[in-house]
Amino acid sequence: MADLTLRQVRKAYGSVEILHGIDLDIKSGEFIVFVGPSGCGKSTLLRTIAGLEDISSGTLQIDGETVNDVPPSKRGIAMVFQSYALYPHMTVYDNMAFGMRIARAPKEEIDRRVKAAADILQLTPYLARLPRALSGGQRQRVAIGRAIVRNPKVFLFDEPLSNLDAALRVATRIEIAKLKESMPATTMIYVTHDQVEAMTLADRIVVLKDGYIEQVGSPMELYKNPGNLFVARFIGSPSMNILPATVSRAGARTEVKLPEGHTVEVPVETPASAAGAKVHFGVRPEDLRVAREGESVFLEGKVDYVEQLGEVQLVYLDIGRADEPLVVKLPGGAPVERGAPLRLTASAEDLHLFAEDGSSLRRRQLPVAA
Ligand SMILES: Nc1ncnc2c1ncn2[C@@H]1O[C@H](COP(=O)(O)OP(=O)(O)OP(=O)(O)O)[C@@H](O)[C@H]1O
Repeated sequence: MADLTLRQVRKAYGSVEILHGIDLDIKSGEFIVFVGPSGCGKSTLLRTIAGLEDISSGTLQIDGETVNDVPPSKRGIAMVFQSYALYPHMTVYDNMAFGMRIARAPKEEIDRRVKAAADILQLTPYLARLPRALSGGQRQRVAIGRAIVRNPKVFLFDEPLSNLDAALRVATRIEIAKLKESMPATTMIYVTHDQVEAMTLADRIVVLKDGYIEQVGSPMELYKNPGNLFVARFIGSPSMNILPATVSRAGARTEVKLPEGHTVEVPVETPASAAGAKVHFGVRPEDLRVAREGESVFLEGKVDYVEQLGEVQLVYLDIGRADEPLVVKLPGGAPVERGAPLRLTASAEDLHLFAEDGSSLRRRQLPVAA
């Protein structure tokens, strides 16, 4: 059981500040995922929580106690790295027992905990093996087992699956989800580049950019109601289509004019003063569909390229913008021909509007329940 509180946490290396005043409250037992582009400070933030990096200013509290100056081994935290970091000359059992032996725990207690962790992670048949006789996925499970044995209050994962191949990633991701279920009181913080890991594992996702938090919310909150253009583009794959637009009618429902001349009504309230304002219009590839006869169309173009993925196909539509095509995700069986015209529509509640500065207009008006 551990709550974590970060207040104005800053981290600088020399004169270069990497984290710029992070405020975050993590509740006991939560599964938190940090995501963001390469170099945004995810690992630095995790290592700061672990105590592997000093905090330049601000406070980090674990269960109400300020731990800025508490060494890593005394924080009740265990960390699992991408590289596994197993001792090659020790068996799986000894690797898992190592930390407790150093802490001079009683032999029976060590044995009980190692066997319990091996059981949870299905490692019992491998306890006498050396790491080199294990697959990558099994090695990562040993690294996780070594952390479980220490019975941490907080579990930190730094891209633990990134060295695994695609199939093993899926299997180990499910192991981690089950591990969380079997340890409901343990707080977990997980860093990843992978959208699917973030969406499937997180209770809440923290989106970071350039050392700032852009948004914190449940996976569906961030997907349905991104707070700004950055989060809208970052969450979801392929990314949300964003088009420049102008407000043609403000009011309880806002009508915007798209670059190709169509107008579309978005269920977002704007003040009368918004008329004529430049905005960004957003729609996700999976929310677009081919318009039936008589349905209102707001985007149309020529099919430039199709990626057939089997279950779905990604259609790249030339809508007359030199820079970016419009991306549409259609069912794999839909008849789509290169060069053919496509007329598209979407449900009004799936449309997004952002102010010129990138902040969401929808979010303020239509909060979505978690
Ligand atoms: N020891 C260090 N000294 C100086 N700069 C550092 C140090 N460690 C990290 N940085 C810088 O801090 C920034 C954030 O790095 P960090 O590893 O936290 O990013 P990240 O979001 O985890 O990136 P990635 O997804 O690529 O792992 C980067 O610009 C990096 O170069």
